Parts: sequence; structure tokens; C-alpha cells
Amino acid sequence: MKDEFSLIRSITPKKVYHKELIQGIGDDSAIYTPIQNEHQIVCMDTMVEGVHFTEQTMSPYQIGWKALAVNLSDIAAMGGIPDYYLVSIAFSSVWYDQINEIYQGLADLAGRFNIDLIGGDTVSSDKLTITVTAIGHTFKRKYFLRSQAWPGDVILVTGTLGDSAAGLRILLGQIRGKDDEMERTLIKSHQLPFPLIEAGQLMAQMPYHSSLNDISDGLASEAGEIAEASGVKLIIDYPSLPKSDQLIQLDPKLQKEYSLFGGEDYQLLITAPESAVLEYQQAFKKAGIRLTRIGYVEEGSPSVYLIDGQDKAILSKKGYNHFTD
Ligand SMILES: Nc1ncnc2c1ncn2[C@@H]1O[C@H](COP(=O)(O)OP(=O)(O)OP(=O)(O)O)[C@@H](O)[C@H]1O
Ligand SMILES: Cc1ncc(C[n+]2csc(CCOP(=O)(O)O)c2C)c(N)n1
Ligand SMILES: [Mg+2]
Ligand SMILES: [Mg+2]
Ligand SMILES: [Mg+2]
Repeated sequence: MKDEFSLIRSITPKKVYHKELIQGIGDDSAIYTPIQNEHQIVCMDTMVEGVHFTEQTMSPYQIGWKALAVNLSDIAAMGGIPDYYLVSIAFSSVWYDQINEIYQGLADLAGRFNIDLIGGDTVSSDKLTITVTAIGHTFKRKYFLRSQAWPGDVILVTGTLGDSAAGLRILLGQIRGKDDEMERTLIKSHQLPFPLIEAGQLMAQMPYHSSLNDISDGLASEAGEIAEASGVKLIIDYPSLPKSDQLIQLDPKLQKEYSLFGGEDYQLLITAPESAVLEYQQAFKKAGIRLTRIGYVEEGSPSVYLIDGQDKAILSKKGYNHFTD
């Protein structure tokens, strides 16, 4: 029988990672003892059926995984370590039997970082909507803000750009890859992004200022956020953007569209002083995380410029926007 309370029992984790957790799921609120001398980090992101996924683009397991991944990516973008998460889920009864798979996706990613599901909410609704709140911490003053980019800094980015957008277009039947293997790789980056907690942690262990943003709405948009928050001009060199072996097999126009404006890459956009670059590069290389230099920061009114060969032009803050897309 479909029932709210038995569903909550079925999704309650059997394992607890944090000894500081006094009560997780099962009371009016969760309660835990925060660790002293640390900053707490809290963020929340929502995924909605028809907007962030459809039955065609994501399985229930992947919906769960990605709903947590995008939040852990925001913790990574502060240089933080995730500890706990809460899940609010709204769905109609057609989804009832798939909710456990969604929670399996959540639990599998949570298990990679030893984070506890400590609460949430369950309601009925027409469209499946899943909201995750993630809670984490950083050590004293070891965090990174969008507002910490300074003239003379270098711009770096992790991983490769544009793969998720390409994967989405393949899933929607709008483009085709050269072969199945290529399609599978791009599709996987769309469905199962892996949050770069480790990258943020590596940076937090070093003594340099940096600004950080995770790329949810596209490189152009996230670079614009850093420019605005820091009051600086960002210059990005298009030919140096890191692209996967799969993406470069697509039409160059699509490569450009996806890598600059596509979004959902959940890579980290970093600015750092020149003196930090070598150490960052060495640490990231050791961790197997690709890190590419893509530009620099200049004094000037908040803006982003794109250099592409002989051309240099303002890069509009185009990207994913819920009320214009
Ligand atoms: N409805 C809201 N009420 C209060 N604060 C909000 C609301 N929506 C967003 N914010 C806040 O606005 C800021 C920017 O949010 P935004 O969602 O753009 O960032 P993000 O989560 O990094 O990006 P994305 O959602 O694309 O992954 C954050 O501080 C966020 O907490
Ligand atoms: C079916 C389908 N159509 C379009 C998209 C593209 N999309 C949706 S939200 C978003 C930005 C990140 O979301 P948010 O800003 O809410 O964190 C992007 C690029 C998709 N994922 N699925
Ligand atoms: Mg958000
Ligand atoms: Mg973010
Ligand atoms: Mg967004």
C-alpha cells in the first residue's frame, strides 16, 4: 500500500557516519553537535521534472545521485567538506515505486563522502521535485568566495567543459555522436556528475587566496558571477578551454555553444595568484584532476571578455536562466 510513513521508514539509512549526530530522521528536527573552530556551510538546490530532467534523460537512480551531486558541488565551491544532507521530495503516486531507487542514488553518492541523511520532507505533487539541503564545514578561514578574484590572478578550470550539454542533446535526440562509446561518455557526464570536493580540499590546504565557483549555469555565466562579486574584468582565452576527446568530435559551433553556455558541468572555475599556479597544478595532477589555465583577471568594470584568435569581445552572461530559457 502507498503510505507516506512507511515510505519514510523505508528510506531511513541504517548506517550513521557522524558520532556528533544525536537524532537524525525520526523526530521533529535533526539535532547534532557542531564541531568547534570551524565554519558551517549550508546550501540548497532543487531539481524539477520537466526542467532538470525528464523520463527520457534520467533514471530515478540518476535523479537521486545528481540532486545530491549538485549540492555537494556547491560545498566544493566553498572549499568545504560535506557532513549532512536533507531531502524534500514531492511527487505523484506514479513515482511511488521508484522513490527507493532515487534514494539509492542519493545513498550511493553520500557513501562516497560519508555523509548522513538527517531529515527532509515528503509531500504529494504533480511534478517530481527534489530539493536537497547540504551541510558541511571548512576549517578556520579556509574557504573560498566569489568575491576573491584580484587583478593579476590567473583563471583556471577543472576537468572538461561542455560534455553535459552535449550528453543532454544526445539524450533528447537533437544531435548524434560518432559512435556509441562517444555518446555514452557524454551522456554519463550529464547523468552522473561527480562533485569536486577533493579539488576544493586541495586548495584549502594551501595558503593562497582564490575565488571559486562551480559551473552549473555555464562558464560564461559563472565567470560573470565572479567578475561582479569581485569587481574585476575576466579575460578568457577560448582556444585554451579544456574539451574532452568526445566533445571535439562535434561541430565546432556546437563545441563553442556547449563549452561556454551549456552548463551542468559541475567543474570548478578558479582564480588564483600566479604564485599559486604551480602548486595547484602539482597537487591536482597527483589527485588525477585535470586543471587548465584559461585566462587572467584585470582591473576594470565587472565584465568577461573572450579572446578567440584575433577577436576579443565581451562574453555576454548567457547561460542557463530559469526565466529566460
Ligand atoms: N529563493 C531563494 N531564496 C533565498 N535565497 C536564494 C533563493 N534562490 C537563490 N538564493 C540564493 O542566491 C544565491 C545564488 O543562488 P544560485 O542558485 O544562483 O547559486 P548556485 O546554487 O551556485 O547555482 P545553481 O542553482 O545554478 O547551481 C545563493 O546564495 C542562494 O542561496
Ligand atoms: C530535460 C532538460 N532540459 C534542459 C536541461 C538543462 N538545464 C536545466 S537546469 C540547468 C542549469 C542548472 O540548474 P540550476 O540552475 O537550477 O541549478 C540546465 C543547463 C536539463 N538538464 N534537462
Ligand atoms: Mg542554486
Ligand atoms: Mg554554485
Ligand atoms: Mg542556476
